[in-house]
Amino acid sequence: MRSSWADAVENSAGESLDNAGTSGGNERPSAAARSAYVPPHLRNRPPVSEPPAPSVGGPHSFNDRPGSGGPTSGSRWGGGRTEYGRQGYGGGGGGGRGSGGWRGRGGWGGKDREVNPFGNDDVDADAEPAFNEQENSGINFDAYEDIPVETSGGNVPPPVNTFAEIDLGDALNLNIRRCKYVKPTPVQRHAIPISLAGRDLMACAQTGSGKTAAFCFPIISGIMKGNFPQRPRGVRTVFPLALILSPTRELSVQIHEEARKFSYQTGVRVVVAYGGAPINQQLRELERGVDILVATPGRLVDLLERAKVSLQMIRYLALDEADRMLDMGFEPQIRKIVEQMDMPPPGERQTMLFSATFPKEIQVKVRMASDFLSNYIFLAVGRVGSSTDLIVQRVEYVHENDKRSYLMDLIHAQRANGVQGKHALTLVFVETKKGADSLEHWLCMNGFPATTIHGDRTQQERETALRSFKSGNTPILVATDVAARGLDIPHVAHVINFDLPNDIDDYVHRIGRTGRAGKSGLATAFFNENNMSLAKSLAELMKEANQEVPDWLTRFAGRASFGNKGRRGGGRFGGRDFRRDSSYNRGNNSGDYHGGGGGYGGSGGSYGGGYPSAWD
Ligand SMILES: Nc1ncnc2c1ncn2[C@@H]1O[C@H](COP(=O)(O)OP(=O)(O)OP(=O)(O)O)[C@@H](O)[C@H]1O
Repeated sequence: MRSSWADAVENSAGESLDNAGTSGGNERPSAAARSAYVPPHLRNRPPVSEPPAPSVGGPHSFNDRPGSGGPTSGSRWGGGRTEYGRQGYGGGGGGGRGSGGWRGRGGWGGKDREVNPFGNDDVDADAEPAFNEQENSGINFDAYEDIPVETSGGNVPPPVNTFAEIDLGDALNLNIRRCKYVKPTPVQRHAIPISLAGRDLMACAQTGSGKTAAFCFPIISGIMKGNFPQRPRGVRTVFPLALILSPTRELSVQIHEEARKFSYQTGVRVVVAYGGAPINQQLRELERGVDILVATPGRLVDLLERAKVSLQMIRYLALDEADRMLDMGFEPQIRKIVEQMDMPPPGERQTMLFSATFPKEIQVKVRMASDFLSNYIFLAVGRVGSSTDLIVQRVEYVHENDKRSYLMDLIHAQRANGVQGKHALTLVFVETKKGADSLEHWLCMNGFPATTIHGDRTQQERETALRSFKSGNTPILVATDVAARGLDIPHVAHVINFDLPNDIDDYVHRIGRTGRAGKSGLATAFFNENNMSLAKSLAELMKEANQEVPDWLTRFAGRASFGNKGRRGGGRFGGRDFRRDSSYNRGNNSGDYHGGGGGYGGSGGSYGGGYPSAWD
């Protein structure tokens, strides 16, 4: 049985930032003990010496809008809060204490000093706990144990049960312990041995289940141990060995932060490049050496065209949120990067595609897009595209004009349930940038501390907003889909789909901002006639996740199945590895797969929908 959301959040609300290192909060009662797990964003708090950025919203603003006002009487959630920001973008550059040194591959240079990303200069390797299943990582692994796992492809390496079984290298193992990861999550148990064996991989696992580490560990370990040809020196072009692409700037920043922790003192240097931030600073970071480049596609194309980066030496290519990266919005840029520059072809590089959703249309596209992958293994942890049942999903019928008052009710209810604590965060998704601004303004005018993140805000505003939300200073974030994927924000207790998306996979990613790493969460959606195209897939998804489906939604779903306008409609729940479908195997030489009937076809609608590549 699940704990009540309010109870769970109340627990987490009672925690302070300072003791968060010993308490996970927001867990299901079945978790045996309280947590020793520290969420990454708390582990990696900036050193106190870090200079505060210039105040954007003025010292007493409780959101990050200059002069956005808010009630003169102040916030309903108590006193004015001050946002702070950090100046500067990008890389894991200088300062801090010395690193293990670089062994001539172009990473940490002699004069560079590696910042301790754990924010604790006294990390004592010997004092770190050994891998030990008795340790409580704070992640409720029981929540994942009964998830079915499917692998397909030839000679699939067997999964492991512990990190100790895998030879990742001492320095990386130490960082895994510093992260308090006691044992691998299911996707890590399966994906890491596959990647370490050098195989290409298409991996699908539910939101919040640890996919970032699943692709980072093998890359870092491979670079630590690999013998790579000497990279050219003295030229202004850099030659990374690994490329990790992600669809949004904020996600690239997050992956970079994670990868820096995992690679601390391994000699492997990670740099991030993303749009909206000054390119010169990113260039300086690159020139100091780069082994793993984390990037958004647009900025990377820019760097490639300026010949600042060459992909000639790439040995590892990871696409996070791979279905998004391969959909219409990003396809031209991804094709350019992967197929039209100097990147080695499949087989000479190792390619990993990860996401929580993999519509068959995208799987097919990978094949048609001239072999991104070579002899790959398909791994599905849980049903492809399913949501985790750690999230309690509710759907309310709400007319367009009533949405604001319903939202107000929900937020009031959170207060009444004692969920107004600093760390109980609410993420509200809306469809448009204008809608986001207007709702944020309205919330602020009504005394609720809100901020917003969307594509019309400057990058600095976006980062400030996100930081303010994460810290709990502004506990309501109104967002467009730019915040839907990948972001790992501790203490998001409630995701509200004020406007539902048109695509069920977008819904899965949005609600996946809560209920992460074994913790429970709540997601509420406002549904009305405008969302008819989603009725069927939403009802199916909720049913599959053992959620209560309201009768009215079932009725809508029944009606919607005649003439469903959904993008993938009924095809979605049929597919796993598309190579099993007969339509692929007809006229195809894949010896490993034998069509099981059914065939590919499903909804017939094309996937895509013009996601703005301006995201990056
Ligand atoms: N082995 C582990 N033990 C404990 N915590 C872990 C482990 N692996 C990952 N985590 C934590 O789980 C959380 C979710 O991980 P991550 O962000 O990689 O999820 P994800 O699967 O990529 O989610 P999404 O689909 O939303 O991108 C992070 O806070 C991460 O630090």
